[in-house]
Amino acid sequence: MTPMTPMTDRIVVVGAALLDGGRLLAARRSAPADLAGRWELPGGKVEAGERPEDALVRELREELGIDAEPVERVPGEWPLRAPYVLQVWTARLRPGSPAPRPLQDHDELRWLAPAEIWDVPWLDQDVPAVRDVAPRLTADRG
Ligand SMILES: Nc1nc2c([nH]c(=O)n2[C@H]2C[C@H](O)[C@@H](COP(=O)(O)OP(=O)(O)OP(=O)(O)O)O2)c(=O)[nH]1
Repeated sequence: MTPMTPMTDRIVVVGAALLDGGRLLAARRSAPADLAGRWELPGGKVEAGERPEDALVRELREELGIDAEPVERVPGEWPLRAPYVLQVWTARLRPGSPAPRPLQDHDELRWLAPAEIWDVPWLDQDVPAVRDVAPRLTADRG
């Protein structure tokens, strides 16, 4: 008999769709080897007892050196390698925040305009999430 995986074994990874002037920030992973060179939404694992929005702000500060503000959850959840699942929030830079820099986990960043969204090789598992984020770029442009 295969025991079912308890829901508590699910670990949420929060990803930021960081928007600025109608562009989306994409980050190229530098590690681990099987993910290196592919692009993702910056973020990371939610720690025990941590709110996902707080994890997002913490990860963006650690990885990119920015002061970011979560705006809203992009509905849905996307499976990553078990036991991880990806949840996405749109986010923006708080006034006075430094510009993002690849401090940890990434070796390159790009601000993508709507027409450039598919110019980078996203992680396969991120493609459905990025597809759902894409329409929000034009909404952010004003
Ligand atoms: N941050 C992020 N991780 C993703 C995405 N897609 C995807 O498969 N992953 C995977 C990569 C990692 O196995 C895991 C998240 O790990 P991470 O390395 O970003 O998180 P973290 O900073 O909390 O990691 P850690 O080194 O503290 O363990 O989810 C994505 O869009 N964003």
